[in-house]
Amino acid sequence: MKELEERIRKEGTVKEGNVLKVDAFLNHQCDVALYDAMGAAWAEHFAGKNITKILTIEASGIGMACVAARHFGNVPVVFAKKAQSINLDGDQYVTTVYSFTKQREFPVIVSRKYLGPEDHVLLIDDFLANGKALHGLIDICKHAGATVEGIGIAVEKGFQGGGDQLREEGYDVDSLAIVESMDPKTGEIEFRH
Ligand SMILES: O=P(O)(O)OC[C@H]1O[C@H](OP(=O)(O)OP(=O)(O)O)[C@H](O)[C@@H]1O
Ligand SMILES: O=c1[nH]c(=O)c2nc[nH]c2[nH]1
Repeated sequence: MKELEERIRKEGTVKEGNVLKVDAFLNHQCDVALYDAMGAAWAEHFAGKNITKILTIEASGIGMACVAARHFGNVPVVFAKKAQSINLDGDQYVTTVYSFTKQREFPVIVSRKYLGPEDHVLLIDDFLANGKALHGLIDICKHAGATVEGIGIAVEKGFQGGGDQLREEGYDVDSLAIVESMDPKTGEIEFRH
């Protein structure tokens, strides 16, 4: 998606440790017009699929998943929680995910009330790096007996391999920008086309 690539080039910064910082518009301050264009792009890619629910993971996926839902007939958005809470009751699907930015494992929790075998799910997230978060969400869908119809990602860091592994596993992964390489010294970013 040209618009997203241009924003990354203009406002993104490359940090040591394979970190691309895009918090000016994607995952801290949120550009909702860009989110809307991203939702439209995913809707075009996944047209014809009967999506009944969007599933994402807190925190950064939530905003864009909610805006994207407007392009999928206002289907409910469920976000997996990364901590137990007194606000979580009843039976839950639980798995564990290693967080790329927080560098530790988190429990990933979805209430059984909000995901079941009748659901056809679109997974949405802001970043795809090693694929840990997505594999956690897929695991939750497997526990629920739900069908994963596709995966919509804003920024995939292709060189970390998580996206290609998911494609090899047979998932339809639509990443709107795929960073092929990035250099923290020069700030140069190359995209896959
Ligand atoms: O493909 P992976 O290696 O799993 O990396 C991608 C995940 O990393 C980030 O989550 P993180 O837990 O770092 O934090 P956030 O969502 O709270 O920003 C991002 O939002 C994705 O969920
Ligand atoms: O802001 C972010 N930048 C990244 O490079 C990244 N990788 C996973 N999750 C990420 N979030």
